[in-house]
Amino acid sequence: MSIASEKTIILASSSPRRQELIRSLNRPYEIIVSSVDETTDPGLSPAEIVEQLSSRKAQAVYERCKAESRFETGSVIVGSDTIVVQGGEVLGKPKDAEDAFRMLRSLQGRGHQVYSGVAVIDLQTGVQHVSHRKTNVRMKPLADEQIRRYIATGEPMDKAGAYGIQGLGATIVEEIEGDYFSVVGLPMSLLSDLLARFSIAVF
Ligand SMILES: Cc1cn([C@H]2C[C@H](O)[C@@H](COP(=O)(O)OP(=O)(O)OP(=O)(O)O)O2)c(=O)[nH]c1=O
Repeated sequence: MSIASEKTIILASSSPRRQELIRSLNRPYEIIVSSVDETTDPGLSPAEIVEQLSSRKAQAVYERCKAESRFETGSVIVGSDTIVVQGGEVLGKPKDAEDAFRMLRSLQGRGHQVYSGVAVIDLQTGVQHVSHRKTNVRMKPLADEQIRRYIATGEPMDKAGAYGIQGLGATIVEEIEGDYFSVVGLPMSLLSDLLARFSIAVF
């Protein structure tokens, strides 16, 4: 149930990492998940992909709230999307263990970019602000056997690029330039900037 008058943040995400990060803001929030088609037009840049998908996720929940006649003043919906980009190839979540192996093999021993988008929609007016962050990450060189052992932990399977920097993946990341939380899946400093545009101060 909503705690409407307190400017609820409605997180449009099933991601446990995003849910945990929203919780860390210590303000009223709720989770509403809507499934959306995550295919995008070929030819879009990585920044356009994550902004479009973040917006699509937030928009789907916005439509659902409207259908339920929810228009609480000041409440906002937050959608986010994360992809990994390696040499022009976009890596989403691996389809299976072999896909995870292929991804980690291409990521090991070199640098890649992580793009995370954030879209914030005002529940009452439908006004939306969307943006993204790009973070550079360098992964250690890994032997095939190490990659297989990492995949066997199960950690890579629900994560873009088949690793989680916040988990055991921390041990295979050598260097990061940019927002750590953007790699985890929700760029918190960007989110606070977008919330500020809706007059929501996080502290
Ligand atoms: C690179 C990286 C990604 N990820 C995760 C964040 C996202 O949950 C996931 C990327 O997939 P997304 O499609 O962005 O998100 P999702 O399907 O998990 O959740 P939802 O669409 O409902 O919001 O990868 C990590 O947890 N750690 C990492 O280091």
